Amino acid sequence: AQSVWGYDSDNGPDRWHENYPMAKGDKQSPIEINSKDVHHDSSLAPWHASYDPGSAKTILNNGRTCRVVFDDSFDRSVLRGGPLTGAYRLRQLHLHWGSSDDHGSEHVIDGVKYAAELHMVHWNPKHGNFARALKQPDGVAVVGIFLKVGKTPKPEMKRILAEIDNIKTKGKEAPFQHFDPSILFPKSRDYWTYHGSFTTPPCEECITWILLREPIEVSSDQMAKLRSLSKNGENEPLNPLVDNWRPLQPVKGRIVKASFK
Ligand SMILES: COc1ccc(C[C@@]2(O)NC(=S)NC2=O)c(OC)c1
Ligand SMILES: [Zn+2]
Repeated sequence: AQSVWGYDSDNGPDRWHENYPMAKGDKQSPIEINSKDVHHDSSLAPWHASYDPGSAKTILNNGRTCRVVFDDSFDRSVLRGGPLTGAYRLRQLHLHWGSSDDHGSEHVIDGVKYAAELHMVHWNPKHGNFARALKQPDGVAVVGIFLKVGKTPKPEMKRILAEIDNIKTKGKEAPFQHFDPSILFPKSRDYWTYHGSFTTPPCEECITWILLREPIEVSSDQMAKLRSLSKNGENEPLNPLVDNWRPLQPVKGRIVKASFK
């Protein structure tokens, strides 16, 4: 049977197109952001998140990332403004990280790779449900936040990392309530925006990316905690969950806009 997609040599990003043709599309993510090619767009509005901490539900290890799931059955936690029209519902957040502090992000900024990249995934309820939103160019909006290893780690990451011990192996899930992810936002609201895709299969090209310019700081110990997650299930051979990032994809003429000069 075809091996399920992953990040290993036999099922990694270079082979995803075999089962997911969209992976070879013209609007794939991630991409490199080169400041010299970015267009400052003074018409870009600021973005606003209004999240209800009560919408947080669970945190899980799906063998590919650590994901926090939110109640998106109504406009309870929403993202508005920026390049978006209308309110997009927060569905989940997850991370991508490396095997060491010098790499791990999916997007790369002027050649800089960050230790990790956090994705907050929102969908446009005008399309009825998430499955249908995936098929629309304005279906999904993802806020990307870069994690940089530094001296003054953000206490807010502690909550997510504290749960890691309960979800060490694939399939493990734990309650994760009373959490407002907007505490993870950096001070600056500056962002880049462009049209792209999910960074894993099926690689649907339905995403309006909102990449925050200012990284948040985490400690090296916090990154080590993230790397202590396993791809394997309980009682299976240890397979560390690291390097769950997709390599850069071709820009193919897309324009990246900046909300700042
Ligand atoms: C079918 O719906 C999907 C498929 C994949 C992902 C995950 C991901 O590919 N998308 C981003 S963004 N990063 C990723 O790892 C998803 O995220 C909500 C939704
Ligand atoms: Zn992601």
